[in-house]
Amino acid sequence: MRLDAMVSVPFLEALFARNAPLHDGGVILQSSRVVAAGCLFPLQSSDGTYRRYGTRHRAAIGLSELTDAVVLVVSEERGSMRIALAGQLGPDLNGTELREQLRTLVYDRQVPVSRLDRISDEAAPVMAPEPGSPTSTDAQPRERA
Ligand SMILES: Nc1ncnc2c1ncn2[C@@H]1O[C@H](COP(=O)(O)OP(=O)(O)OP(=O)(O)O)[C@@H](O)[C@H]1O
Repeated sequence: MRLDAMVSVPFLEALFARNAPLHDGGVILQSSRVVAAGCLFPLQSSDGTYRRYGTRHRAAIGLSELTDAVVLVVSEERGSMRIALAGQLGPDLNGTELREQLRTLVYDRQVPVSRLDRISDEAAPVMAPEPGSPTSTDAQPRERA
């Protein structure tokens, strides 16, 4: 579902609260705005490398394969925080490491737009909101997650 809200800890906690309507799926951030939630991302292509991971992690890897998004995946079971980038899943990070990596990857990086342009047609059907949703006509699957 398309949103436009300032990102904050309470807002993210509310989105992912158990039984919240947008609890399932991923959130897309663009700069300091939450631009979409409840997004279904394409699963990682099944070459066997990440077979032992569940669908949350494989969706994070899949999205990072297809776009230049910096994908943060937090395990509900273990609480671990990892970054998926360019089809690779990184190691568990503590809070300090995560902040440092996000700063480097998101703020210091020049984003090559060519990958976004190439993938927009493939990603759109997977990430589009429900038909009939008031926001279904302006879904933008290209944002950084
Ligand atoms: N294609 C997808 N895109 C975005 N999110 C997804 C997708 N598939 C599953 N999820 C999310 O992952 C949740 C299921 O996680 P699952 O336990 O299968 O994965 P996991 O990688 O083992 O994660 P965890 O360590 O949190 O258990 C779903 O409830 C949903 O929120």
